[in-house]
Amino acid sequence: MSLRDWLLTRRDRMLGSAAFHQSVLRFPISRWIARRRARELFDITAGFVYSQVLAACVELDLFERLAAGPVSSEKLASDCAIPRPGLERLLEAAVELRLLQRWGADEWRLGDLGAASRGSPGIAAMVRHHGMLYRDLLEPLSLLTDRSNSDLSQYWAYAAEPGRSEAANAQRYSELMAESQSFVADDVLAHCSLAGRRELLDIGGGSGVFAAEALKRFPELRARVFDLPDVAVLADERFSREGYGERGGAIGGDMFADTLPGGADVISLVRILHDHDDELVVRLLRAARQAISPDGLLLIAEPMAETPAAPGVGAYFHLYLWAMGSGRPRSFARIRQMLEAAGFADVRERGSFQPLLVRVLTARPAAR
Ligand SMILES: C[S@@+](CC[C@H](N)C(=O)[O-])C[C@H]1O[C@@H](n2cnc3c(N)ncnc32)[C@H](O)[C@@H]1O
Repeated sequence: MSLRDWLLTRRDRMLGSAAFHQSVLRFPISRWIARRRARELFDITAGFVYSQVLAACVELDLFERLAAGPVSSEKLASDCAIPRPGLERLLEAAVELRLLQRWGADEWRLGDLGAASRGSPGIAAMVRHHGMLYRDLLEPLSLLTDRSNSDLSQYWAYAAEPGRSEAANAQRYSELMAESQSFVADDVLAHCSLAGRRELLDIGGGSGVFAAEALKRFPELRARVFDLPDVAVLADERFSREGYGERGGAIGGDMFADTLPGGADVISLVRILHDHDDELVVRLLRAARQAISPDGLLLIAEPMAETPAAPGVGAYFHLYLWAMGSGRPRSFARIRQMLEAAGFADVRERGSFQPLLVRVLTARPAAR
């Protein structure tokens, strides 16, 4: 047994003892540590209740109803069509979570987190679609044993069956992704300039929000989105609608089965790798290596496992992607390994404003 192993075993024994807990509460410093640990454990234990408080607030549109200022219990109960005692119980819980704030004797207003959620497009849509994950997680052991019938795998059709494209399904998930993409695009492009680049190929670029933002910021750039046929149509529509018909275009295809178009000197994979299992990811990275020009830059942006600035994000994506039917969150080190195996070098982390949402890394084709 190594020294570290021995120490950790001693620690685990101590922390697992009720007598030890009682004794540490008697001393100020150890009391502080014990309280903090108890708090963290409580948050994990109670997290599903917090989520449902938020889900109820979103379903009742409470943050919008309170956006203009305080509102009374009576008016909220009548507007939300929920009897006042039940509604007030929700409002009290939302105050504890800083989603709302009490105002005077009988009024409520936004709390700082409720107010912030209005400034983050995508949160409400994310919370709404979490109903599916919530149902899938109702019996976690069943889900871990068999995920073939999960609600999330129906929602993300391509996860259960790589390459599957179906119009209504594609439209639904593309709208969800587009809601948060403007934040992601801003973060990615602030940390990785495309100045001086000729052509962007955004693989799995969805309805084109990221590519359109790149076209807006870099007037010399041309961009193509490569996505499943039913999604590529949406990107083409966006380029025409936003006046980028000349510089932007979309190609429908299957990134795992079709040859990727060549010629781009930037290839981006934004929130793509984590959706897929290792074998497909390596195949995709090799295809990107074939397609990219020798002076090209590969840009990868997605939330990652083992992100110290965002503890817990990895846990969320591990379960989310398991329920979805494919993929996993990967650490920066793991992605680097896969990139190097696929023929890329000079893998660098570029930083990001919100590592919770996305981390940005780049790589260049290795000399052959
Ligand atoms: C999680 S979404 C990310 C969309 C966009 N990059 C973003 O960050 O908002 C994954 C995208 O990959 C696309 N995709 C999945 N499988 C694909 C395949 N086999 N070929 C091409 N695109 C695919 C999906 O249609 C979807 O638009």
